[in-house]
Amino acid sequence: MTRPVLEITEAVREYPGVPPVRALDGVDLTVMPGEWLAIVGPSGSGKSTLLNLMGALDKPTSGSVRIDGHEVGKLNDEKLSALRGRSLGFVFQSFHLLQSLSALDNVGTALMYRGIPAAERRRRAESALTRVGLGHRLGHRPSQLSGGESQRVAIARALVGDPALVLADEPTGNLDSRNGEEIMRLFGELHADGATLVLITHDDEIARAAPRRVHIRDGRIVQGALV
Ligand SMILES: Nc1ncnc2c1ncn2[C@@H]1O[C@H](COP(=O)(O)OP(=O)(O)OP(=O)(O)O)[C@@H](O)[C@H]1O
Repeated sequence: MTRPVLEITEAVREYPGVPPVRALDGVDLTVMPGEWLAIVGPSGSGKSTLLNLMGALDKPTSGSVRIDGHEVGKLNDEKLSALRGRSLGFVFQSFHLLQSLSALDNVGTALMYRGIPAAERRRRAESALTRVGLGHRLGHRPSQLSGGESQRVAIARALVGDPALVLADEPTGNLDSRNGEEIMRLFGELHADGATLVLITHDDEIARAAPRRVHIRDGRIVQGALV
């Protein structure tokens, strides 16, 4: 039987305070290999909190989060960071590229922790950049790239290690609508190629590109809601 890439069961995340804030209030969510899911919700609904759990950046107060078969609550910091490096790819609104490095090196450095030799890192980085349509921009630094191209580099960096799951947090938030549409088209192509994607957005229009959508409201997932 195929194993879920992500399995969240009755996850609660409470932030301490007086009174405490229950940012996630019993979330159940399963993502299977090859799925493309959009998580949509307004400001304050719990998206960032959920992203932090899905990205093994935080643990639930109660309930369980399994990523690629690993129970996050049972792992120490070192194992969590290994899990992130091996199983997850991240795409952020603001690209998070290293300004001093070329596109090729920005992508290749994502493989450094695995002990892959430099020549092989370059080969895989070139292949990932070609996959996102940037085979002609390998030597460009982020300052020499457009916003849409920068986000493509970030997507290549997320893909280069062949992760089980790619998490994209408002990936079109810093782009004009034309570049935003192109990035969504690219996600569609990656999905068609078999990538497993979770997109987090406050924008219903953007979410419509994904074949499966769930709404989050007040820390609860509403499965299959119309968006
Ligand atoms: N560190 C924290 N301490 C206390 N409360 C927090 C903390 N982080 C988030 N919250 C609260 O948890 C709830 C969910 O916040 P979260 O940031 O997950 O929402 P969001 O949907 O990502 O919002 P946005 O789209 O504005 O980023 C909010 O009520 C927020 O005020």
